[in-house]
Amino acid sequence: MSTTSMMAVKYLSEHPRALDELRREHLDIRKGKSPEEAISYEDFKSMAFTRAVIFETLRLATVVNGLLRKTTQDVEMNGWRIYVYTREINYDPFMYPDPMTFNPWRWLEKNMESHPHFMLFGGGGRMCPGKEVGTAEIATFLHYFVTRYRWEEEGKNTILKFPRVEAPNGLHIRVQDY
Ligand code: HEM
Repeated sequence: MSTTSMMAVKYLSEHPRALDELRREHLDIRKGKSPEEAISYEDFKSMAFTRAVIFETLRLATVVNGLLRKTTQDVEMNGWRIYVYTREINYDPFMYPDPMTFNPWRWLEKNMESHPHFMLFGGGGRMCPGKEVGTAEIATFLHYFVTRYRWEEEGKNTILKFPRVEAPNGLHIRVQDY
């Protein structure tokens, strides 16, 4: 959750158009509320673009390196035993054209969330039961962050993608009132 929130902040600062659209979604939600009024579950459900930003962040910078599954039978091709590394599915150009580009709009075009290749939260009977609560927590963080603050990255931040996503020295940002 913390890594995904951090990476969303990172991607948003690198993609101002996405940040503008996300901020607009949250400022629209605030329009109907008094300054200290909390957001509701209904508000969360209305955050289509925010959901897209979170999934796109998870796709490019997932902390889930693989899913532990055992096949009922070994599969061999040309003498090779096949191991499916689920993280790589996130970069499959068939599923995600121009896969290395941060493009949250791709999630709005068709319902990829119900596609069998969508494995950001696993799949089947053992799929992550925290999917919605986790998404809601990140969306809530983004709501208050983008409606109250603007920020810029400070210095050169190192982000490692492999073997797992992390910022060894943290993501340093300078925050100001919006
Ligand atoms: C960005 C947030 C999260 C991501 C990307 C994530 C991802 C995953 C993945 C990939 C699995 C393995 C599923 C499988 O084997 O098919 C999993 C399992 C699980 N997750 Fe999450 N998760 C997140 C947040 C949460 C939260 C917030 C909770 C609890 C409040 C949670 C609770 C669990 C539990 C209990 C399992 C084990 C399910 C089982 O084996 O039946 N997760 N998660």
